[in-house]
Amino acid sequence: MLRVAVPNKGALSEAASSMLAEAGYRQRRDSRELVLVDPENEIEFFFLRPRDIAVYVGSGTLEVGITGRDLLLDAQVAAEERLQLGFAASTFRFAGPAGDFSSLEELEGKRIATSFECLLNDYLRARDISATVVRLDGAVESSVRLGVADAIADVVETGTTLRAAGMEVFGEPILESEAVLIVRSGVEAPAGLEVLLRRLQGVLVARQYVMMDYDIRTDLVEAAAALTPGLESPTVSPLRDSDWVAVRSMVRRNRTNRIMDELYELGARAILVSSIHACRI
Ligand SMILES: Nc1ncnc2c1ncn2[C@@H]1O[C@H](COP(=O)(O)OP(=O)(O)OP(=O)(O)O)[C@@H](O)[C@H]1O
Ligand SMILES: O=P(O)(O)OC[C@H]1O[C@H](OP(=O)(O)OP(=O)(O)O)[C@H](O)[C@@H]1O
Ligand SMILES: [Mg+2]
Repeated sequence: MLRVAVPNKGALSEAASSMLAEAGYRQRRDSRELVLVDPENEIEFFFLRPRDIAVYVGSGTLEVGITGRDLLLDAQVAAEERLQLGFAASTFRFAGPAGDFSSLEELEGKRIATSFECLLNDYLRARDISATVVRLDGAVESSVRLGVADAIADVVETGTTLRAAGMEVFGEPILESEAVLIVRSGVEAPAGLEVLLRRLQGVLVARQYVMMDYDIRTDLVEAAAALTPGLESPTVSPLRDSDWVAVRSMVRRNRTNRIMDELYELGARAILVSSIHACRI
């Protein structure tokens, strides 16, 4: 059985479980369940703290895990990214009280609070900045007001938490993060990993693409195919009226409306868009 670590709570948990469910795996019904066996798919899920997942995978106790890139790098273990999962996107950044800091260099000799101590130390060392890193578990935004730090390095998504604390970001982003599938470094791929990867890639494609169908005059099919090249090549089928053909192609979901506009301008008609429920690419 392939043993997979899944976040049990927090920002990654729900999205990770729904992605696995979409990939056809059993998922827990009760958030207090710690282990879930899916015998039909020969896989076992262990629900663990997001921060601990890289530790289990790095030590080889569990073969695969879902966690954040920032948490993986902070754990400094022998585990590596195998697939980007496209959710829980965030940026790890410096922030300070509005107006206090404008560049990284101003952090010299200062106290910086963070939950990502190793990640931050690596970054400061590489840039030759010596500062005191204050390790906190969470709610890092409150640390400056409460007097334990001068600035912070923390996860920013919408910036709402920072604004509420009267802080603003400064300096270059330290790291762009998102949820990733991780495996142990330097070992042979465990049995069953390829199937899990293909299924998750199927979910990613089904989420990122739509299926587009349209009719176009035969003499315009090359120009239309250039707008909708698909993954390999669009399907072109004859219509009863031999002056026209039907075209079917996968299109990036976020480009759907722009492409429909361009196709219509070109002369395409009966342009239909449908969702992809599941796929193997
Ligand atoms: N607001 C957010 N938006 C997007 N991703 C986030 C957000 N907050 C955290 N993350 C990401 O989720 C992961 C951390 O998850 P989470 O915050 O649930 O863990 P934690 O901080 O260890 O636990 P907790 O917050 O429950 O103490 C990191 O990869 C982080 O980048
Ligand atoms: O930019 P925003 O959209 O406001 O999101 C960022 C906030 O979300 C996370 O906090 P979390 O809820 O995980 O609490 P924690 O600080 O206790 O970990 C993160 O640590 C920030 O505080
Ligand atoms: Mg958190």
